Amino acid sequence: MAGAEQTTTGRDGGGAVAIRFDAVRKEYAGSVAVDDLSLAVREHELLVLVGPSGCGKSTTLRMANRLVEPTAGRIVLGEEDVTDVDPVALRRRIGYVIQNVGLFPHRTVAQNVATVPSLLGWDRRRTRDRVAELLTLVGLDPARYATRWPHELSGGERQRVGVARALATDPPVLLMDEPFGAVDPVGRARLQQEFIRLQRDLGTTVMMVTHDIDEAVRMADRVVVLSHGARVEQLAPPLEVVARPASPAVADLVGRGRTARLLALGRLERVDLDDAPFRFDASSPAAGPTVRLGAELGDVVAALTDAVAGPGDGSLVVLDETGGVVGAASAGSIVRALHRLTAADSGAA
Ligand SMILES: Nc1ncnc2c1ncn2[C@@H]1O[C@H](COP(=O)(O)OP(=O)(O)OP(=O)(O)O)[C@@H](O)[C@H]1O
Repeated sequence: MAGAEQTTTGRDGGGAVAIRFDAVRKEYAGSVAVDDLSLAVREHELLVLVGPSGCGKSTTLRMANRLVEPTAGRIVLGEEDVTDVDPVALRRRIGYVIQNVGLFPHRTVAQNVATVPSLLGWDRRRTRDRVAELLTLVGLDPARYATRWPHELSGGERQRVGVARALATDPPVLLMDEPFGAVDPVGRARLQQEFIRLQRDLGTTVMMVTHDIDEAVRMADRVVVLSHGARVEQLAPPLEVVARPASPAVADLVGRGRTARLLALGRLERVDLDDAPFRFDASSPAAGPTVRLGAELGDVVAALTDAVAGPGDGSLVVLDETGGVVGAASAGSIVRALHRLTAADSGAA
């Protein structure tokens, strides 16, 4: 197919490509799990695959590290066709985290994290230092956790150990399949935030699968919405997917709760504002509530709710980064912002 003739490295408009799927197909005994998938994962991005159960997300992910072999097409990692790389060597270069982690139950936390370094023959001191570093990185104190057994950990702690283990040799690429699926909602939100920070710091390219659209839009640099057969319905930054679904299948997925998601993702801009209040002295105690330009819309709504209960006219004074007054925000500003975000011609997010 044409993809095979294209350059395998190169760029994708937004950066160098870490993994490229070229016309990839996977059949299981005559049934098609992945039909004809072409997709480029950019270096250092967190790309999230989301879609309904059975649409081919896990199969797609597992083809990247050859846990599943494609029926047709090519998958290129950096500059190499993955089918030319020994699967065991490949999996040392690509971290893999799954739901419920799959920690070895009869190995301590430290031994679990040290799995790949041990296979690679690292000496004891280097391994011990790396384990301590990784446990600290994922928020587990080595002094308290290194000698514990997996059954002595909470679900969230197990998940952290799984991430530490996957990062042990600092792989350039990390595959994650529903990594936080087994963690309670509160712990899950914290893990998501901490993981994003870790991923940004390390610069790891991450390809993650979830069926949870909220997790996808909260974590992703770009979201890939898939439908049956791993058909790409939309590939775009989270705000764009939520604000302008590219197909009925995406609209359906984004569906209920869309406004709340827009409020979480969208930001207050100048065009949303009312005129600045006449004479405003930010240093005066009577100045009234303020909000920054660029604030998250959800935070603006919260501030407006407080302001309505206060002594003023219920609006907020909007300040720029230098503290200068640029206008006022009211409920109308929120409505304008939502219209702006969802307008068909407002350009890519
Ligand atoms: N080993 C297998 N043998 C046969 N069919 C399989 C196998 N693995 C997956 N399938 C089928 O391939 C399709 C895609 O499965 P896959 O696990 O990739 O979907 P998914 O989107 O990850 O689903 P979920 O969100 O439920 O985990 C499904 O119809 C599934 O039944």
